[in-house]
Amino acid sequence: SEGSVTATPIDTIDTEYTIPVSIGTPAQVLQMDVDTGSSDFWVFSSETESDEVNGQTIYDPSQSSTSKKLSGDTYSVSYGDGSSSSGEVYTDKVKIAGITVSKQAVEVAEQVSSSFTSDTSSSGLVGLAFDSLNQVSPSAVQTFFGNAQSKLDSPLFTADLKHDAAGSYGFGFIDSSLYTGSITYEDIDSSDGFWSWTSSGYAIGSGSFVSTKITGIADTGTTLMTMPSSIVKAYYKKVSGSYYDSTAAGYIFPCGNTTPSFTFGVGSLRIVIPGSYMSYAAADDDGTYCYGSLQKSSGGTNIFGDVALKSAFVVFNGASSPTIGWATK
Ligand SMILES: CC[C@H](C)[C@H](NC(=O)C[C@H](O)[C@H](CC1CCCCC1)NC(=O)CCNC(=O)[C@H](Cc1ccccc1)NC(=O)N1CCC(N)CC1)C(=O)NCc1cnc(C)nc1N
Repeated sequence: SEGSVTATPIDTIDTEYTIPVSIGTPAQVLQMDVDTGSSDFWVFSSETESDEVNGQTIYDPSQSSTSKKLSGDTYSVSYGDGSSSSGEVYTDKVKIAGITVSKQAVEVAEQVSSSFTSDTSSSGLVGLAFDSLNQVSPSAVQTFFGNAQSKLDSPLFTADLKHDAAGSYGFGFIDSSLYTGSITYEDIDSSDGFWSWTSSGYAIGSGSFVSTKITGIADTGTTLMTMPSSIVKAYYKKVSGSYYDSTAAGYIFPCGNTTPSFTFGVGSLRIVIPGSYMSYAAADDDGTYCYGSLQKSSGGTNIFGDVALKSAFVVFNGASSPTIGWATK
């Protein structure tokens, strides 16, 4: 089988992208954040502390004739931005992009941290990293992609994210109308559970391409992009008035100042992130300073987040030797 589903940015600055997900019988439809940087499928639910629910749609397993409690199973997951969620586990029918997994593990939140409560646009996460990162105990469960893979025409999903416009995720097929030229594939090292790959280098604005290996993860759940500090420093040298602000915990600059494009290499292919994508949002209340979309990596993990992904068409190929494909669009 194969299908695609619309990916909608939750705001005009593409902080996050959500898709509609049907859970249970009759279907309960939740808007969920697709996250290739984690591997738990969890939802706001009838079990979530009521003071932690703020407008999100909740999944109520007791209203579904196909739900089944996985007694004794619990989950607890924490994320790079310090947010977290924990609760119990059911299985139920889950449909995404017209593809149905009859017994998907649905992790139902009992607790969510404040940033989830305040994110009214998302009622849960669809983790699409590798199963090894799943946080259900005592035994891990599979992601939606892990469960669906065997019934997909091809064991892959694609991301066509857009700036301030509806894009799509595809499952089981590649829609050649969504990209230009050909797709360049790189090997994935999934040993850490992430979609980790190595870029061939970068360029800043109209500057010459610097050939250097940059290993990072393709993460739809991360808004921005993080690179080694030497590259980030070189970038902000080209942004007048920019500096590293410890309060903002990142590089900021006067909002009107020009931000050059940022190019990254996929083998001999070049993906250009337009300069307009390189300014993220106002860094302060009076909006004089803006927060850059490129920030320095912490803990050695470089992240090709939404800023990079929305500049390309991306294939997440889950074959036995996984690869990632990038194309211009
Ligand atoms: C099994 C866990 C799993 C692998 C986990 N994976 C991740 O954290 C990466 C994953 O892609 C998560 C998925 C997010 C989590 C928050 C909700 C939206 C999805 N990404 C991140 O945490 C990257 C940093 N966060 C982000 O990029 C969030 C995403 C977001 C979007 C909308 C609303 C709220 C948050 N954006 C912001 O924080 N923004 C506000 C600040 C602004 N400057 C940029 C936008 C992990 O590494 N956890 C280990 C971990 C735990 N604790 C910490 C502190 N660091 C960690 N790395």
